[in-house]
Amino acid sequence: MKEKLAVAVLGASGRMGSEAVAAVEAAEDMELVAALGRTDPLETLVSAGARCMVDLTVPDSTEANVRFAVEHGIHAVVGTTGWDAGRLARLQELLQASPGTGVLIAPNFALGSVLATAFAAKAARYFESVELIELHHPDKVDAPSGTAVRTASLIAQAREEAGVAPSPDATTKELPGARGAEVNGVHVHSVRLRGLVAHQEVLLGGPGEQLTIRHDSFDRASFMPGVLLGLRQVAEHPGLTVGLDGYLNLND
Ligand SMILES: NC(=O)C1=CN([C@@H]2O[C@H](COP(=O)(O)OP(=O)(O)OC[C@H]3O[C@@H](n4cnc5c(N)ncnc54)[C@H](O)[C@@H]3O)[C@@H](O)[C@H]2O)C=CC1
Ligand SMILES: O=C(O)C1=N[C@H](C(=O)O)C[C@H](O)C1
Repeated sequence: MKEKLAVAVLGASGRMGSEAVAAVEAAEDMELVAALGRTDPLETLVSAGARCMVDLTVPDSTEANVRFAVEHGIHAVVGTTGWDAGRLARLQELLQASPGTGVLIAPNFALGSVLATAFAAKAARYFESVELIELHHPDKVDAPSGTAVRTASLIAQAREEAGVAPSPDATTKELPGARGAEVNGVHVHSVRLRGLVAHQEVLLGGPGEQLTIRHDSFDRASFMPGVLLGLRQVAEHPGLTVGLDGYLNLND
């Protein structure tokens, strides 16, 4: 019989972490060897024999967690937000000293969200205007969401590569914040509302028409197939992968 994948969950008592614990426990090909909270020592990953870990903690702790995993040859699947360009560059450098180790930084594990981001990046060059609205539960600590930052960055990259001008905007008088945050020139508006889980709309406008690309996660169950897919594949992808789309053949 094939050996089960030894998995550790970091942030195990959180909203996402507790779902991930249940998903790993229910997966026949995986064994949950550690479930760590904020005060548990990272050394537990080693003593428990974890081959992969999934980080679902907080932006302030995720970099140190992943660093520890990589330094100990433990593959890491990371859903936690806060991975800006500086952190990614440091991680790339660290991975050079551990060439067999894989790290997946996945701003969103929901397959529908990954597809929606890819569709938005594809559509972005064909429209004069693009703006983004992300809507989340009010217990979220970061804004804009990691998914919105990723989507806006890919949209901006696609528009730059196609030579598209910035979205037109005549605003000269503005209450601070009224036009949202700017991510690489793309305006991003963040809504925090009780009852929501995780939602995003990309609005693309051209003369006389609008295309809206919307994704909704109504339940954190939506993230679990992506978490398990990441854990199953991370060892086969040494080095750094940003975005679950890196493990999917979206161009097929
Ligand atoms: N990639 C994705 O698809 C998704 C990513 N997220 C992200 O995942 C992260 C967690 O989200 P939630 O579960 O909603 O937050 P949460 O606040 O419910 O859970 C975070 C947990 O991590 C714990 N924690 C903090 N520092 C820790 C450490 N050093 N070691 C172990 N545990 C630690 C906290 O005590 C808490 O229990 C956020 O950054 C969120 O944006 C959330 C949903 C989906
Ligand atoms: O905090 C959340 O809930 C979510 N965080 C991720 C993000 O910031 O994009 C993924 C999803 O949107 C849910």
